[in-house]
Amino acid sequence: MSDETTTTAAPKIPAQPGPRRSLLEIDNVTLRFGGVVALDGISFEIHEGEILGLIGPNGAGKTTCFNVMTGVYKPTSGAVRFGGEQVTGRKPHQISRMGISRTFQNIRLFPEMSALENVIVGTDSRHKTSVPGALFRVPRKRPKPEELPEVTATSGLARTWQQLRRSFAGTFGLSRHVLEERAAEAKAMELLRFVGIADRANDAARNLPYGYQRRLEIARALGTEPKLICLDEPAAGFNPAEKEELLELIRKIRDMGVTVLLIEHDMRLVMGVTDRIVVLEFGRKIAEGAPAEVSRDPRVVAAYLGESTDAA
Ligand SMILES: Nc1ncnc2c1ncn2[C@@H]1O[C@H](COP(=O)(O)OP(=O)(O)OP(=O)(O)O)[C@@H](O)[C@H]1O
Repeated sequence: MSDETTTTAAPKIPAQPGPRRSLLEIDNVTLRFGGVVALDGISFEIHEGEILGLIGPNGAGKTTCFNVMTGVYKPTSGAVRFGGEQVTGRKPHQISRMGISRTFQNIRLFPEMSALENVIVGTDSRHKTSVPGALFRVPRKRPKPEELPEVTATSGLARTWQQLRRSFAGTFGLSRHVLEERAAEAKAMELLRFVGIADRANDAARNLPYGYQRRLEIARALGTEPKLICLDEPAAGFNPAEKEELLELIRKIRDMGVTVLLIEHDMRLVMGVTDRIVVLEFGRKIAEGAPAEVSRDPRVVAAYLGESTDAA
């Protein structure tokens, strides 16, 4: 990795050690799609500050679980609570504001927008300026020196124009909307640095290498300042070196105080990074515990070898 792509240190306060509180509770959740029971009475908790793995064979119900937690699907029965509050019945954007964000198994970026803009879109939901406020650019506030428009042109009309803009802003102030835009841009840039792709900030998302697009999805999900981030197969299509870097990034995300729920098929990665693991099979939870414990569980071994669990 080049210097520019090296990920930066966690921008927030490290997670505090101490007793683990429940952040999210999936309480006896069942979800039927017609005759298909995608989730069948699932219950588990995600503790604040942990990295929890959600694993299971294809079709086990992992992504459906994410979809229930993020409001894409309403469970047929059961409840999801986040920080003690009901999630069930809320819309995805409301759940995002509560502090849950996610990435997708199939990358979902705005392909024509730059990497930076893709992250800014995520941070936008936090803007406080009203639409009229943004249109008329009021109220105005005197900016700090670092918030003033930069003079980057070295000569000519462009430089004169930039100098005028800077001195106008210094005299009359900047609208709250502009200040928010600048703050969002700075924050987005910091997140791109954090995930290690700041060197391609201005490239259209569709032109980024695959691994960069996956990291960009993570940066965008972090832009909403989540308490919980759900990563749906973030290492899909990665080579071993990229997987190793991703592992490091996931730990850094946890270290900055964000709880992580990870769906991943690569067992080495899951075992290497998670604190606990929940295993699903055919929509049911078949095991839960520390990685070493789960990997020895005969039902888990059977599920992964494709044998009948009854025979285990
Ligand atoms: N919208 C839907 N309509 C009907 N059935 C669905 C729908 N979404 C999921 N399912 C079914 O629910 C079950 C669980 O699917 P899900 O995608 O959650 O599994 P998964 O564990 O994430 O699998 P994979 O590892 O292959 O992504 C599967 O049988 C799937 O076909």
